[in-house]
Amino acid sequence: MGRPELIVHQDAGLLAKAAAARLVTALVDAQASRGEASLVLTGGGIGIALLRAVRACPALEAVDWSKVDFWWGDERFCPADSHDRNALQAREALLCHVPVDEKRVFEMGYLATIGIHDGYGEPEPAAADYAARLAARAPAGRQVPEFDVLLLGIGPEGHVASIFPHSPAAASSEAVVSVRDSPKPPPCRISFTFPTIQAARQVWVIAAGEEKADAVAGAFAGAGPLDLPAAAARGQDRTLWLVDRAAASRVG
Ligand SMILES: O=C1O[C@H](COP(=O)(O)O)[C@@H](O)[C@H](O)[C@H]1O
Repeated sequence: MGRPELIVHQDAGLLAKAAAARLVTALVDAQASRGEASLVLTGGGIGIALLRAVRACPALEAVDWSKVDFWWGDERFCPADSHDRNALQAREALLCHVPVDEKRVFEMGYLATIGIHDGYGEPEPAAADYAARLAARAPAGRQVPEFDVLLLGIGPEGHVASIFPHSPAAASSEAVVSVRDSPKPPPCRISFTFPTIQAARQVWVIAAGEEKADAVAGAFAGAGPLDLPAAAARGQDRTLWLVDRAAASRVG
């Protein structure tokens, strides 16, 4: 798996712009080699800022957005119209502004069979349904697709997706899990697990701000994944930590 590489930008604004340019290039490359691309989105402040920066990217139209599969690494299990939902924020930031194919937009907590959001009262069947949808797009013999790029924000305590330190999600071998007691609100969530994250060709962890500095430093100092889930963020080919100076300030 890809050894983590640290790339430091001056501030959060430049980080978002540079990561956006990098993402557009990665999607163009994937489409050039396979005719389509597969992208896993994240929520969080810098994750959504990145999508806004993609929308402003001069090369935006170099991507065929109708041939991108969009997945989410985690979701807050909230009503479809809640602004807590990572998917709603991503749609407002980017997906509503580019010609996506809705059949390739895979929201969590969306009941595919009858085409409605919030078809589930509980997160467990929603997690199981998402695992089934991933399996349906996976290569033969695999549980999940080989995502081209999987984006992850990071919490101050080192959570990625909705895998929190010492939580059951951090030890799960399922592809997707429900989370009932997230220490960060809202408490009810759906999340990828480490095996699903590590199936991606490239994993990019994005962090901005001094409050993320301990988590970033811990990951580069060899913390274990139960203490610091971000330490298990690894891609098959490449693992990038795209951070601003403040977030990198305590890396030894
Ligand atoms: O709750 C979540 O938080 C993390 C990090 O968010 P941030 O605002 O501190 O950057 C995010 O990566 C995750 O997708 C989200 O559900």
